[in-house]
Amino acid sequence: MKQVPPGRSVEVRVPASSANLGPGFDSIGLALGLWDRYVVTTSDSGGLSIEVTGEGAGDVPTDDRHLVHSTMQHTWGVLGVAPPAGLRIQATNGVPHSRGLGSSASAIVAGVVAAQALSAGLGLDDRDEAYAEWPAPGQPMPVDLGLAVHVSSRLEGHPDNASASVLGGLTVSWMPDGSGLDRGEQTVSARIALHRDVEVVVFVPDTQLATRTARAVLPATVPLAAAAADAGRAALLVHALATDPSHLHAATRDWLHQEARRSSYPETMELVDLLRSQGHAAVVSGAGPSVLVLSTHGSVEQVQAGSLAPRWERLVPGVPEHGACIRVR
Ligand SMILES: Nc1ncnc2c1ncn2[C@@H]1O[C@H](COP(=O)(O)OP(=O)(O)O)[C@@H](O)[C@H]1O
Ligand SMILES: N[C@@H](CCOP(=O)(O)O)C(=O)O
Repeated sequence: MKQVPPGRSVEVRVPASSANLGPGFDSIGLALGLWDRYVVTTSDSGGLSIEVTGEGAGDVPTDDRHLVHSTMQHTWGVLGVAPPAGLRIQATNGVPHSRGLGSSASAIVAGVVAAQALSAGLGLDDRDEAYAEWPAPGQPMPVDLGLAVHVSSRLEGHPDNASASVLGGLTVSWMPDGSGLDRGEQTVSARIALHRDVEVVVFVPDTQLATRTARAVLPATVPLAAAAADAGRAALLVHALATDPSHLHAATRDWLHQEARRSSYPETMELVDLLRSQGHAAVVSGAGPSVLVLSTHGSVEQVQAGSLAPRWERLVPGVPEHGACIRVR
Protein backbone atom coordinates (compact mmCIF):
# COMPACT_ATOMS: atom_id res chain seq x y z
CA MET A 1 0.00 0.00 0.00
CA LYS A 2 1.30 3.47 -0.87
CA GLN A 3 1.99 5.83 2.02
CA VAL A 4 1.25 9.56 2.29
CA PRO A 5 4.70 11.14 1.86
CA PRO A 6 6.46 13.26 4.52
CA GLY A 7 7.22 16.94 3.98
CA ARG A 8 3.80 17.94 2.63
CA SER A 9 1.74 20.75 4.09
CA VAL A 10 -1.69 22.14 3.20
CA GLU A 11 -3.88 24.92 4.53
CA VAL A 12 -7.57 24.09 4.64
CA ARG A 13 -10.40 26.56 5.29
CA VAL A 14 -13.95 25.33 5.80
CA PRO A 15 -17.12 27.39 6.39
CA ALA A 16 -19.86 26.87 8.96
CA SER A 17 -23.32 25.89 7.76
CA SER A 18 -26.96 26.11 8.72
CA ALA A 19 -29.03 22.99 8.06
CA ASN A 20 -32.74 22.42 7.46
CA LEU A 21 -33.74 26.11 6.92
CA GLY A 22 -37.18 25.06 8.22
CA PRO A 23 -38.74 22.38 6.00
CA GLY A 24 -35.54 21.00 4.40
CA PHE A 25 -34.81 18.57 7.25
CA ASP A 26 -31.64 16.56 6.62
CA SER A 27 -31.38 17.80 3.02
CA ILE A 28 -31.10 21.59 2.60
CA GLY A 29 -27.99 23.44 3.83
CA LEU A 30 -26.56 26.93 3.57
CA ALA A 31 -22.87 27.81 4.01
CA LEU A 32 -22.13 30.67 6.44
CA GLY A 33 -19.10 32.98 6.43
CA LEU A 34 -17.64 31.74 9.72
CA TRP A 35 -14.50 29.69 9.12
CA ASP A 36 -12.31 27.02 10.63
CA ARG A 37 -8.70 27.08 9.38
CA TYR A 38 -6.19 24.23 9.59
CA VAL A 39 -2.58 23.79 8.63
CA VAL A 40 -1.85 20.08 8.26
CA THR A 41 1.74 18.89 7.80
CA THR A 42 3.20 15.43 7.29
CA SER A 43 6.62 14.32 8.51
CA ASP A 44 8.77 11.19 8.67
CA SER A 45 9.07 11.14 12.45
CA GLY A 46 6.34 9.23 14.27
CA GLY A 47 3.72 10.88 16.33
CA LEU A 48 0.82 13.25 16.31
CA SER A 49 0.79 16.90 17.33
CA ILE A 50 -2.45 18.91 17.51
CA GLU A 51 -2.70 22.57 18.51
CA VAL A 52 -6.09 24.27 18.79
CA THR A 53 -6.84 27.96 19.16
CA GLY A 54 -10.23 29.70 18.99
CA GLU A 55 -13.52 27.81 19.35
CA GLY A 56 -13.19 24.53 21.22
CA ALA A 57 -9.68 25.21 22.54
CA GLY A 58 -9.33 23.42 25.86
CA ASP A 59 -12.49 21.37 25.18
CA VAL A 60 -11.75 19.19 22.15
CA PRO A 61 -9.23 16.38 22.60
CA THR A 62 -5.77 16.99 21.17
CA ASP A 63 -4.92 13.31 20.72
CA ASP A 64 -6.02 10.71 18.18
CA ARG A 65 -9.68 11.27 19.16
CA HIS A 66 -9.61 14.77 17.58
CA LEU A 67 -12.34 14.84 14.93
CA VAL A 68 -10.14 16.16 12.13
CA HIS A 69 -7.48 13.55 12.85
CA SER A 70 -9.88 10.61 13.11
CA THR A 71 -11.59 11.78 9.91
CA MET A 72 -8.25 11.91 8.08
CA GLN A 73 -7.43 8.36 9.17
CA HIS A 74 -10.85 7.19 7.96
CA THR A 75 -10.46 8.98 4.62
CA TRP A 76 -7.02 7.48 4.01
CA GLY A 77 -8.66 4.09 4.63
CA VAL A 78 -11.32 4.90 2.02
CA LEU A 79 -8.61 6.02 -0.44
CA GLY A 80 -6.53 2.91 0.24
CA VAL A 81 -3.36 4.70 1.35
CA ALA A 82 -1.33 4.34 4.53
CA PRO A 83 -1.13 7.41 6.83
CA PRO A 84 2.18 9.28 7.08
CA ALA A 85 4.56 8.46 9.93
CA GLY A 86 4.12 11.89 11.50
CA LEU A 87 1.29 14.41 11.41
CA ARG A 88 0.87 17.94 12.77
CA ILE A 89 -2.53 19.68 12.83
CA GLN A 90 -2.69 23.40 13.71
CA ALA A 91 -6.32 24.48 14.11
CA THR A 92 -7.66 28.03 14.31
CA ASN A 93 -11.37 27.56 14.78
CA GLY A 94 -14.01 30.22 14.12
CA VAL A 95 -17.12 28.02 14.01
CA PRO A 96 -18.90 27.92 17.40
CA HIS A 97 -19.42 24.38 18.73
CA SER A 98 -22.79 22.73 19.45
CA ARG A 99 -24.77 25.83 18.44
CA GLY A 100 -26.48 24.43 15.32
CA LEU A 101 -23.88 25.95 13.00
CA GLY A 102 -22.44 22.69 11.71
CA SER A 103 -19.11 22.69 13.58
CA SER A 104 -18.76 18.92 13.54
CA ALA A 105 -19.46 18.85 9.80
CA SER A 106 -16.88 21.61 9.23
CA ALA A 107 -14.28 19.58 11.14
CA ILE A 108 -15.16 16.40 9.26
CA VAL A 109 -15.03 18.16 5.90
CA ALA A 110 -11.63 19.62 6.85
CA GLY A 111 -10.34 16.14 7.65
CA VAL A 112 -11.67 14.63 4.42
CA VAL A 113 -10.29 17.30 2.10
CA ALA A 114 -6.94 17.52 3.95
CA ALA A 115 -6.50 13.75 3.65
CA GLN A 116 -7.41 13.87 -0.05
CA ALA A 117 -5.02 16.75 -0.72
CA LEU A 118 -2.07 15.21 1.12
CA SER A 119 -2.47 11.97 -0.86
CA ALA A 120 -2.40 13.73 -4.25
CA GLY A 121 0.03 12.31 -6.76
CA LEU A 122 0.02 8.76 -5.40
CA GLY A 123 -1.62 7.47 -8.56
CA LEU A 124 -4.95 6.82 -6.84
CA ASP A 125 -6.99 8.12 -9.79
CA ASP A 126 -6.60 9.83 -13.17
CA ARG A 127 -6.65 13.31 -11.64
CA ASP A 128 -3.49 12.41 -9.81
CA GLU A 129 -1.43 12.62 -12.99
CA ALA A 130 -1.37 16.39 -12.49
CA TYR A 131 0.30 16.03 -9.11
CA ALA A 132 3.25 13.86 -9.99
CA GLU A 133 5.18 16.77 -8.52
CA TRP A 134 3.91 18.39 -5.32
CA PRO A 135 2.73 21.93 -6.27
CA ALA A 136 4.54 25.08 -5.15
CA PRO A 137 3.45 26.87 -1.94
CA GLY A 138 0.36 29.05 -2.38
CA GLN A 139 -1.10 26.93 -5.18
CA PRO A 140 -4.74 25.88 -4.79
CA MET A 141 -5.10 22.12 -4.48
CA PRO A 142 -8.35 20.89 -6.04
CA VAL A 143 -9.82 17.70 -4.58
CA ASP A 144 -12.69 15.46 -5.64
CA LEU A 145 -15.62 17.42 -4.14
CA GLY A 146 -18.16 14.70 -4.94
CA LEU A 147 -16.13 12.21 -2.92
CA ALA A 148 -15.75 14.81 -0.15
CA VAL A 149 -19.56 15.28 0.00
CA HIS A 150 -20.12 11.54 0.17
CA VAL A 151 -17.46 10.63 2.74
CA SER A 152 -18.17 13.60 5.03
CA SER A 153 -21.95 13.09 4.86
CA ARG A 154 -21.63 9.45 5.84
CA LEU A 155 -19.37 10.29 8.76
CA GLU A 156 -21.63 13.14 9.93
CA GLY A 157 -24.79 11.04 9.61
CA HIS A 158 -26.79 13.63 7.66
CA PRO A 159 -25.70 15.40 4.47
CA ASP A 160 -27.15 18.91 4.85
CA ASN A 161 -24.30 20.53 6.81
CA ALA A 162 -21.43 18.66 5.17
CA SER A 163 -22.59 19.38 1.61
CA ALA A 164 -22.84 23.12 2.26
CA SER A 165 -19.40 23.16 3.90
CA VAL A 166 -17.87 21.33 0.92
CA LEU A 167 -19.59 23.24 -1.87
CA GLY A 168 -20.51 26.62 -0.33
CA GLY A 169 -23.76 28.51 -1.00
CA LEU A 170 -27.10 26.72 -0.95
CA THR A 171 -27.18 22.93 -1.32
CA VAL A 172 -29.82 20.24 -1.58
CA SER A 173 -28.62 16.69 -0.92
CA TRP A 174 -30.11 13.27 -1.44
CA MET A 175 -29.31 9.57 -1.71
CA PRO A 176 -30.12 8.33 -5.23
CA ASP A 177 -32.15 5.31 -4.15
CA GLY A 178 -33.58 7.03 -1.10
CA SER A 179 -32.79 4.24 1.35
CA GLY A 180 -30.80 6.28 3.83
CA LEU A 181 -27.26 7.00 4.87
CA ASP A 182 -26.54 3.78 6.70
CA ARG A 183 -26.49 1.44 3.71
CA GLY A 184 -23.52 2.85 1.89
CA GLU A 185 -25.25 4.80 -0.85
CA GLN A 186 -23.49 7.69 -2.47
CA THR A 187 -24.69 11.08 -1.24
CA VAL A 188 -25.24 13.60 -4.03
CA SER A 189 -25.68 17.35 -3.74
CA ALA A 190 -26.97 20.03 -6.05
CA ARG A 191 -25.52 23.52 -5.64
CA ILE A 192 -28.24 26.16 -6.17
CA ALA A 193 -27.51 29.81 -6.95
CA LEU A 194 -28.95 32.15 -4.32
CA HIS A 195 -31.02 35.16 -5.35
CA ARG A 196 -28.74 38.22 -5.16
CA ASP A 197 -31.00 39.98 -2.60
CA VAL A 198 -30.82 37.21 0.01
CA GLU A 199 -28.96 38.03 3.22
CA VAL A 200 -28.86 36.04 6.46
CA VAL A 201 -28.86 37.00 10.13
CA VAL A 202 -27.78 34.51 12.78
CA PHE A 203 -28.51 34.76 16.51
CA VAL A 204 -26.09 32.67 18.58
CA PRO A 205 -26.64 31.97 22.29
CA ASP A 206 -24.05 31.10 24.93
CA THR A 207 -25.74 27.76 25.58
CA GLN A 208 -24.84 24.59 23.71
CA LEU A 209 -26.98 21.68 22.53
CA ALA A 210 -25.36 18.55 21.10
CA THR A 211 -26.92 17.50 17.80
CA ARG A 212 -27.09 13.89 19.02
CA THR A 213 -29.24 15.00 21.97
CA ALA A 214 -31.55 17.06 19.75
CA ARG A 215 -31.99 14.17 17.30
CA ALA A 216 -32.88 11.75 20.11
CA VAL A 217 -36.17 13.55 20.86
CA LEU A 218 -37.49 13.30 17.30
CA PRO A 219 -40.29 10.81 16.61
CA ALA A 220 -39.52 7.81 14.38
CA THR A 221 -42.60 8.47 12.23
CA VAL A 222 -44.63 11.57 11.38
CA PRO A 223 -48.23 12.08 10.18
CA LEU A 224 -48.69 12.06 6.41
CA ALA A 225 -50.15 15.59 6.56
CA ALA A 226 -46.98 16.92 8.22
CA ALA A 227 -44.73 15.20 5.66
CA ALA A 228 -46.85 16.53 2.80
CA ALA A 229 -46.87 20.06 4.20
CA ASP A 230 -43.10 20.08 4.65
CA ALA A 231 -42.51 18.68 1.16
CA GLY A 232 -44.53 21.54 -0.33
CA ARG A 233 -42.77 24.19 1.72
CA ALA A 234 -39.32 22.74 0.94
CA ALA A 235 -40.07 23.05 -2.76
CA LEU A 236 -41.28 26.63 -2.20
CA LEU A 237 -38.13 27.35 -0.16
CA VAL A 238 -35.83 26.53 -3.06
CA HIS A 239 -37.94 28.79 -5.31
CA ALA A 240 -37.88 31.59 -2.71
CA LEU A 241 -34.12 31.40 -2.17
CA ALA A 242 -33.27 31.15 -5.85
CA THR A 243 -35.92 33.26 -7.55
CA ASP A 244 -38.44 35.09 -5.36
CA PRO A 245 -37.46 35.98 -1.76
CA SER A 246 -40.94 37.45 -1.13
CA HIS A 247 -42.04 33.87 -0.36
CA LEU A 248 -39.41 33.26 2.34
CA HIS A 249 -41.76 33.60 5.31
CA ALA A 250 -44.25 31.04 4.00
CA ALA A 251 -41.43 28.85 2.67
CA THR A 252 -39.76 28.42 6.07
CA ARG A 253 -42.76 26.82 7.86
CA ASP A 254 -41.94 23.39 9.22
CA TRP A 255 -44.05 20.65 10.78
CA LEU A 256 -41.42 17.88 11.08
CA HIS A 257 -38.78 18.78 13.65
CA GLN A 258 -38.87 22.26 15.25
CA GLU A 259 -42.04 21.75 17.36
CA ALA A 260 -40.92 18.23 18.31
CA ARG A 261 -37.72 19.76 19.73
CA ARG A 262 -39.37 22.78 21.38
CA SER A 263 -38.71 21.54 24.93
CA SER A 264 -35.00 21.06 24.05
CA TYR A 265 -34.62 24.73 23.11
CA PRO A 266 -37.47 26.86 24.58
CA GLU A 267 -35.50 30.13 24.34
CA THR A 268 -34.71 29.41 20.68
CA MET A 269 -38.38 28.90 19.88
CA GLU A 270 -39.28 32.04 21.85
CA LEU A 271 -37.01 34.04 19.52
CA VAL A 272 -38.19 32.19 16.38
CA ASP A 273 -41.82 32.87 17.35
CA LEU A 274 -41.10 36.56 18.04
CA LEU A 275 -39.28 37.12 14.75
CA ARG A 276 -41.89 35.21 12.73
CA SER A 277 -44.68 37.25 14.33
CA GLN A 278 -42.87 40.34 12.99
CA GLY A 279 -42.85 38.87 9.47
CA HIS A 280 -39.24 37.63 9.41
CA ALA A 281 -38.41 34.17 8.00
CA ALA A 282 -36.88 32.81 11.21
CA VAL A 283 -35.98 29.15 11.70
CA VAL A 284 -33.96 27.04 14.10
CA SER A 285 -30.45 26.73 12.67
CA GLY A 286 -29.74 23.01 12.32
CA ALA A 287 -30.59 21.21 15.55
CA GLY A 288 -30.31 24.49 17.47
CA PRO A 289 -29.94 26.42 19.61
CA SER A 290 -28.96 29.21 17.17
CA VAL A 291 -31.63 30.99 15.15
CA LEU A 292 -31.27 31.80 11.45
CA VAL A 293 -33.26 34.47 9.62
CA LEU A 294 -33.45 34.40 5.83
CA SER A 295 -33.82 38.05 4.93
CA THR A 296 -32.88 40.48 2.18
CA HIS A 297 -30.16 43.15 2.05
CA GLY A 298 -32.75 45.92 2.35
CA SER A 299 -34.48 44.42 5.41
CA VAL A 300 -31.59 43.04 7.39
CA GLU A 301 -31.37 45.94 9.86
CA GLN A 302 -34.99 45.31 10.87
CA VAL A 303 -34.11 41.80 12.03
CA GLN A 304 -33.48 42.41 15.74
CA ALA A 305 -34.07 40.34 18.86
CA GLY A 306 -35.64 43.29 20.72
CA SER A 307 -36.10 42.61 24.44
CA LEU A 308 -34.50 39.17 24.01
CA ALA A 309 -31.28 40.67 22.59
CA PRO A 310 -29.09 40.33 25.73
CA ARG A 311 -29.16 36.52 25.42
CA TRP A 312 -28.09 36.48 21.77
CA GLU A 313 -25.08 37.46 19.70
CA ARG A 314 -26.33 38.85 16.38
CA LEU A 315 -24.19 38.09 13.31
CA VAL A 316 -24.51 38.85 9.59
CA PRO A 317 -21.90 36.34 8.40
CA GLY A 318 -22.65 36.32 4.67
CA VAL A 319 -23.01 33.23 2.49
CA PRO A 320 -19.72 32.18 0.87
CA GLU A 321 -19.89 31.29 -2.82
CA HIS A 322 -17.30 28.57 -2.30
CA GLY A 323 -16.95 25.97 0.41
CA ALA A 324 -13.79 24.19 1.51
CA CYS A 325 -10.59 25.82 0.15
CA ILE A 326 -7.28 23.96 0.06
CA ARG A 327 -3.87 25.54 -0.60
CA VAL A 328 -0.38 24.12 -0.63
CA ARG A 329 1.82 25.54 2.16
N1 LIG B 1 -13.23 22.07 14.85
C1 LIG B 1 -13.43 20.99 15.62
N2 LIG B 1 -12.40 20.24 16.05
C2 LIG B 1 -12.61 19.16 16.81
N3 LIG B 1 -13.83 18.74 17.22
C3 LIG B 1 -14.88 19.44 16.83
C4 LIG B 1 -14.75 20.60 16.02
N4 LIG B 1 -15.96 21.09 15.78
C5 LIG B 1 -16.83 20.29 16.42
N5 LIG B 1 -16.20 19.29 17.05
C6 LIG B 1 -16.82 18.24 17.85
O1 LIG B 1 -18.19 18.19 17.52
C7 LIG B 1 -19.00 18.55 18.66
C8 LIG B 1 -20.16 19.39 18.24
O2 LIG B 1 -20.90 18.67 17.28
P1 LIG B 1 -22.48 18.75 17.21
O3 LIG B 1 -23.09 18.33 18.50
O4 LIG B 1 -22.88 17.98 15.99
O5 LIG B 1 -22.79 20.29 17.04
P2 LIG B 1 -22.71 21.27 15.80
O6 LIG B 1 -24.11 21.71 15.60
O7 LIG B 1 -21.82 22.39 16.20
O8 LIG B 1 -22.16 20.48 14.64
C9 LIG B 1 -18.05 19.30 19.59
O9 LIG B 1 -18.45 19.18 20.93
C10 LIG B 1 -16.73 18.60 19.32
O10 LIG B 1 -16.67 17.38 20.05
N1 LIG C 1 -30.57 17.93 9.96
C1 LIG C 1 -29.81 17.94 11.18
C2 LIG C 1 -28.93 19.15 11.20
C3 LIG C 1 -28.05 19.26 12.42
O1 LIG C 1 -27.28 20.45 12.31
P1 LIG C 1 -26.27 20.92 13.44
O2 LIG C 1 -25.61 22.13 12.88
O3 LIG C 1 -27.10 21.21 14.66
O4 LIG C 1 -25.32 19.77 13.67
C4 LIG C 1 -30.76 17.94 12.38
O5 LIG C 1 -31.65 18.78 12.39
O6 LIG C 1 -30.59 17.10 13.27
